[in-house]
Parts: sequence; structure tokens; C-alpha cells
Amino acid sequence: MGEIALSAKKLNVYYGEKHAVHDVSLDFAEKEVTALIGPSGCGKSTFLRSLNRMNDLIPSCKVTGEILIDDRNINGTDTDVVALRKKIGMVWQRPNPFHKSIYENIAFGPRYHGIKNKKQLDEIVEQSLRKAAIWEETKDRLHKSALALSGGQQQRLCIARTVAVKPDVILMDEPASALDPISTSKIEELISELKQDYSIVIVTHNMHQAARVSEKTAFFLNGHVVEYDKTETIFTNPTHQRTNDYITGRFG
Ligand SMILES: Nc1ncnc2c1ncn2[C@@H]1O[C@H](COP(=O)(O)OP(=O)(O)OP(=O)(O)O)[C@@H](O)[C@H]1O
Repeated sequence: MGEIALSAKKLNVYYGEKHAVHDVSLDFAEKEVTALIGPSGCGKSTFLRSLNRMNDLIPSCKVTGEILIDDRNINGTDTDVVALRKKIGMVWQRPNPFHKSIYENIAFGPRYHGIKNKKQLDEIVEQSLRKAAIWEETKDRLHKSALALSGGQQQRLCIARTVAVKPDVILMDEPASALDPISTSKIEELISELKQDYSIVIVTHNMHQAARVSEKTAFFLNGHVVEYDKTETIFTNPTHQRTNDYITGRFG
């Protein structure tokens, strides 16, 4: 494995009495894609959300264990959560552009983090849209509403919005599950491009997608990680019977 971008150590997540994630320890390598797979309700999204403290927003939720980035535990009370979410961005299942222009969607984050210069913002908007492979489709309508874009374009816009604040890690929670097959394949191509610059952790129900886009795969079951290995190994020669049963469609 290359350099580690992010590590979870003995992470447990509870919703009140419900113990949703059990003692999960995983290392995520720099500039690789890691897929989190497993049946519905096994804790994939809960785990993903704890990687940038999004679970803080759920009052009943309690997290124990460590998430290490640059050797610092982000679960401490002294963490600047806004700065953390700049470093570790999130793309959700449903595209959620702001009710603003395409330009303003992208400029919002950098402006919030202190960039006011118009020329600099123009450059960031163009670079981010290019990185998210949506520049050609938007360059002549930057000041039109983002909501007029198709679902697939909106999702690429949301990826551009995440990229605009220069994160190290991008978390994606089933980013293509609400999209048609052509938009899905564009998102998959984009993920393969983005991993040259970012570490990506993606939750997906789509096994083919996990096999196509990721280097590593973690198989979750009932809040536990059953197996974590190279994607090729998970899909061709898994160690555990339960992994084999899941990837061959025997359950889930
Ligand atoms: N906000 C919440 N409050 C209480 N329980 C929750 C909450 N969110 C998730 N859970 C429970 O935690 C467990 C894990 O849910 P989670 O959404 O993380 O699973 P998942 O593997 O991502 O599922 P899916 O693939 O269906 O999205 C489930 O039993 C779920 O019902």
C-alpha cells in the first residue's frame, strides 16, 4: 500500500442503543479508490459519514475510536470541523446543487474559505469544472441556474464543488445510484480520473461498479468489516465464505 491518507482505528458508531458500526479499523491509501460494499443496513454509510464527522449532525449518534489524518485524531473536541470538511469532502447519493448559478455553486466554498479575488475565483471555477468533466457542457451558461442541469450533470457539478476547495479525500455515498446508465458511466470515468489527485472512498451497491473503479474493497456485514483486500482478490478469490456468498448474489 502507498502512503496512508486516512485511517480508522477501532471505530464504533451508535445511534442510541443501536450499535451500527463495530470496531472497524481500515487504512485508506493516497490516490486510490476504496469501495465499501455490503447489504442494506450493514453500516457502510454510517461509517463513511464518520470519516468527516457528518454524524455529528445526528443528535442520537455517538462515535468512539479514532480517525487519523496526518497522524491527528479528528474525533477530538479540538477539531475544526469546517476545516476538516474542506480536507475531506463529501458527494451524496442525490445531487444537491445550491439554488444558485453554476458559477456560484463552485465559487461558494473557496469564497467561504477566504478567496475574494474575481480572477482567482474564475480560475478555480474553470479548473474545478474541467476536473469534474463538465466544463464543455457549462462554459456558456455559467451564470444560469444549476438546477436546469440534468441529474448526471448536477452530480458532476457537485463533484466540481467538492474539488473546488482542494480536498485530500473525497467521500462518495452511492454517487451514481440515482442516475441513468450513461451518466453512471461518466461518473465512473470521472472517479478514475480523480484518483490521480485525490483519495476516494465510495459506498456502492453496484458490485460491477466497485470492481470497475476501486483498487481496494471492504465488505461490511452487520456493522463489521468481514474482509478488506485488493478489489481483484475480493471479487475473484475472497478469503471468507460470507464475502463469496455476497459477491455471488446469495444474499443482500
Ligand atoms: N439516523 C439514524 N438513526 C438511527 N438509526 C440509524 C440512522 N441511520 C442509520 N441507522 C441504522 O444504522 C444501521 C446502519 O445504517 P446505514 O445507513 O449506515 O447502512 P448502509 O449499509 O449504508 O445501508 P444502505 O445500503 O441501505 O444505505 C441500520 O440498522 C440503520 O437502520
